[in-house]
Amino acid sequence: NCEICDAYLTLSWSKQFDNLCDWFTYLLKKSPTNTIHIHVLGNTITANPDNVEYMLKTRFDNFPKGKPFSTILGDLLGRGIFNVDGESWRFQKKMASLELDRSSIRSYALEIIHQVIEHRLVPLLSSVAATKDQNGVVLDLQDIFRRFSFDSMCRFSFGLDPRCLELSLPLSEFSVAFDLASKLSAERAMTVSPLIWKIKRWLNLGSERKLKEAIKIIDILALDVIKQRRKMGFLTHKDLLSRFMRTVNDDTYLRDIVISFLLAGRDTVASALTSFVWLLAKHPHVVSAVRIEADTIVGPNQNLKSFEQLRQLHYLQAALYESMRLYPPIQFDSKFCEEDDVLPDGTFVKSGTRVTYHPYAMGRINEIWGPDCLEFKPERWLRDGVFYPENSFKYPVFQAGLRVCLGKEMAMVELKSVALSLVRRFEIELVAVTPHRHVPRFSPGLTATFSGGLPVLVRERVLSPSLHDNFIT
Ligand code: HEM
Repeated sequence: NCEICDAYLTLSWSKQFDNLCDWFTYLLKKSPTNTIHIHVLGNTITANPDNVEYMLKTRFDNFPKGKPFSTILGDLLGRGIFNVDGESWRFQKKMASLELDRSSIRSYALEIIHQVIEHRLVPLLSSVAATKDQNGVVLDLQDIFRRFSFDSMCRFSFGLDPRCLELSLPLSEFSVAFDLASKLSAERAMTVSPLIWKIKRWLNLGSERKLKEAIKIIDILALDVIKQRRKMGFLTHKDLLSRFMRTVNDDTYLRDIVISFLLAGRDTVASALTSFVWLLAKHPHVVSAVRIEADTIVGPNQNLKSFEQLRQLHYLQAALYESMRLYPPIQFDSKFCEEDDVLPDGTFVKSGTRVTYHPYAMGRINEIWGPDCLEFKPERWLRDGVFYPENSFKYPVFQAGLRVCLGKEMAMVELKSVALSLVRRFEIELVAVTPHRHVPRFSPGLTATFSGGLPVLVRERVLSPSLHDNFIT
């Protein structure tokens, strides 16, 4: 007798809304507590910051990721940090936090990001840019950003270079297998009942057979890199794998840990860049403000000189946070309730059921962000020109509390560096379907992906030669 469940099962919501997350947002906004229950899914969905804090901090142990989630991603991620709870999570979190806090890994990450931007991304965009005499080539920037983040994350985590941004080369076997394995694992979550994919896995049929084959390729390659690294010595290598090898001896466990990082840092960064470029194309005054700030901090036609300069780009940071407020790369995230509980807004949650917090809806709620919440306004993050972070339970884009994203700082360095290079060197124009749409249409998956990609035309801006030199000295 529930109207919402009926609309969910008959798909009648899709007559009015492009995306499931837009329909959930509508329902969450209408609910007096900003919490709803989808009975047929056994899922309580909330956009209430007090509930989010309760789940992610106050009663953290009562809201683990849970078995249903870890089974879905288990074949790909194994015992990696992204997929485990309890002691195994605590151990990996401690080890990874120690490593990621070191200044040596920060400069290694920065070095990789700038190499990939300077030697791959910018030359690629320049090669297809429109000129006075030629129209240029339409490029799917979403695809380019996915290639960019895969190249960067593989080098950062494994010390491997898959060279996905070199369009003239065929995609490496590893990147094809990784793409397929992530896609097929995410599709497991979309089957009506987990029994369906479990039976297909047991019989080794269809998508489950393909998933098994893709994971086998990933395993062979990952274990081969680990073996080589052990033989040649890992102490001088700076990538995450080599660093974790100093603490962990079990090769399969090492493989799992590093694959989690690859999954966590790849599509999220690509997604954030895609929606940022889409929003910038619709808000040229923000592009001008980013350029003015860069000219003031870095100097007109000057290269970025230090990590410190990147930190001083407050407006750019605000614009990126604002973009992810409206288009979070992870639109919703679920936990499973261990023991019966009551959320701060009075919602009862039964043991064994799912609770989902919804950053996409939270970004669109008046009570959280004010009546202008649907507008793209970087200024809302600035006080006297200085970036001012909001309460993370109100903005759980990187999650919040004990399980907050471990790569947040690296992600911001990546996003700022790519955005700055693109905005200062190119004019980007949306083409095909995208210019006329007010909201993007998303494909189902673990991270927000524009269905149909982000087709654009790029044009080089006229700059003095110095900006074409290496970005960081
Ligand atoms: C814009 C980019 C990014 C966003 C929005 C983002 C967001 C998130 C979110 C929401 C989670 C929680 C997921 C969950 O528990 O279900 C998470 C976890 C995580 N992220 Fe990120 N992430 C980003 C980039 C990165 C990067 C670049 C890395 C790697 C360097 C990374 C590494 C991780 C790891 C290891 C976890 C698991 C933490 C744990 O379970 O304790 N992320 N991230």
